[in-house]
Amino acid sequence: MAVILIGTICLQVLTPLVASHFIDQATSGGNLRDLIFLALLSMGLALVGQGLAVAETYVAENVSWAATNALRADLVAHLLRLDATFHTAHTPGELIERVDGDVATLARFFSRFVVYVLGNGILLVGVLGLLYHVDWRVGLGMSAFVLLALIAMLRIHAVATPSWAADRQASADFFGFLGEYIAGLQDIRSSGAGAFVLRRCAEVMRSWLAVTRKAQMWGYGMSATSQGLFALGTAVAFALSAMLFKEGTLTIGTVYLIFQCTEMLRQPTEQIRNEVQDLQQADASMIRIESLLGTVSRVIDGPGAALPPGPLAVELDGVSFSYAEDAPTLRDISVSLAPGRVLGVVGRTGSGKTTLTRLLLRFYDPQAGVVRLGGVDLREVRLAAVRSRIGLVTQEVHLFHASIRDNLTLFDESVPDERISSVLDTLGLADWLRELPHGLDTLLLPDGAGLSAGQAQVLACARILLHDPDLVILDEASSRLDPATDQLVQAALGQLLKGRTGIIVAHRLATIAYADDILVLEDGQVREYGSRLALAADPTSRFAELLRVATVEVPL
Ligand SMILES: Nc1ncnc2c1ncn2[C@@H]1O[C@H](COP(=O)(O)OP(=O)(O)OP(=O)(O)O)[C@@H](O)[C@H]1O
Repeated sequence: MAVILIGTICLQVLTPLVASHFIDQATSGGNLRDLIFLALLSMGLALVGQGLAVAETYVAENVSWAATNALRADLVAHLLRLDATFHTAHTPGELIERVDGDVATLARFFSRFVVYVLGNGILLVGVLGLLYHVDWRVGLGMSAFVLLALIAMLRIHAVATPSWAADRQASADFFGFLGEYIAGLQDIRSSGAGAFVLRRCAEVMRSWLAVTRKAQMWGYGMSATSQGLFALGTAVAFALSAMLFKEGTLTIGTVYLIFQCTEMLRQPTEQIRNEVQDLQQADASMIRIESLLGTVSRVIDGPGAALPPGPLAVELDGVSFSYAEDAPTLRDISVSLAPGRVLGVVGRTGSGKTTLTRLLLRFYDPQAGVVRLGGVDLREVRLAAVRSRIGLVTQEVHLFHASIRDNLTLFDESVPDERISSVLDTLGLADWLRELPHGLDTLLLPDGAGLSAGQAQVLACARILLHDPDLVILDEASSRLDPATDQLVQAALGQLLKGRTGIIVAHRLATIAYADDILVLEDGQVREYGSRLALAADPTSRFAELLRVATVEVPL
């Protein structure tokens, strides 16, 4: 990069020298061969200059990506390690801005700052040196001028900066607004809120316009100032040259050289000003990235105790947990589930059922009590080891805009197609797979659009079956399915629970039928806990009451 840069600078200084020589030769009646040589030389220099510009772009991109790729990867890995509390407090948009926006600013800084400031600095010195060489008075005058121009531009820049920051914030607000409303498109349409959204859109854009106009005016003001200053510089250079030409000190070619040099001073001066601006932005980005990398996960990885093989026993021993202080979500929960048994968790909405499953995966740590799997305190086991033994089907199945194969294997290429097909067959999806235009290579639409809720759930079950966990946690979606799909889902759940310990947060009686034991949660506390059959048989139990309220009859 440095070699290319020095080459570019040499060329930039050489080109006007050749032109000045050409003018002097032409006006003093030099021979044609020399003139042709100078013209060809000038063209050759221009060509080499273009080649160097291409090489510079290529190398600069390499430098910037090499410097920042590792940082992007570190940030993504760090974000994946951070706990659920962090992720609920930060929107995806904000994190994308950190991983992409801030790092891109740094990439620009890495690829250009040193090279541009150094390069333009050398170019400035080179051009001024040339002017000193022509005549020390011209050199001195132009040096003073460049210094003043730089100071003036940086001053204006400092005043204009808040307007630009406000413009960027307004643009972020607009895209935040747009993202939110596009995500809620279905609700907006169905509730006829389109007109309201358009009005809000107009309001957001109107306030953005005011801010942008101000920022653009400052931008225009800066470029006008710089043009004005350099016009002044050219006038000063012309006045000095005219004086020296009259004195007979300078030839007409040298006057042209001075004029060219004055023009050439503008670009490096402006670029140095731009780079100083980039430096300020890069500084802010670096501070934000540093603080993100410094965020410590509340869930600390365990030292590496081993979990026993086979279906895992689950034990919650006096567990209490709260998301926020003074608002306990789970209170003194004690549950013990033998390996291979299935626990059904029921209770009103908001009673803490989902929260309980999150503790088993160590998305959060309880404030009191111990969670054990296979008799081992979860905090003693590596997080990856815990999660590799558990299969989780959540209420919202997330499907990726990728092939069915990738969606099922989660991009693990080592899983053979036969295994995937056999799992789909087990789950009763063989016919569905056969009908797909490209089989396992069929691309799913973003967010699983085009699949019914039931199909998405069965695919989630297939994903878990491939993973072959020893504990299955199922947070059932409460939406109703049509009878045929429901049957498919129920059969899939049956397959999933076979030979494994299971915890199911069940909204439907058909699902509860899989449970050996039942835990009834109320306000984050254990209201009832015992064998499903015993609780169902006791007419005074809360569980029996829940069953009576439910409409669907199943063999319990
Ligand atoms: N990430 C979170 N941050 C803060 N509070 C939360 C969070 N998730 C859940 N809560 C709160 O914790 C309480 C229990 O929620 P949880 O989702 O565990 O209930 P649930 O019994 O699974 O409900 P549902 O049947 O509706 O799924 C609720 O009051 C809820 O608002």
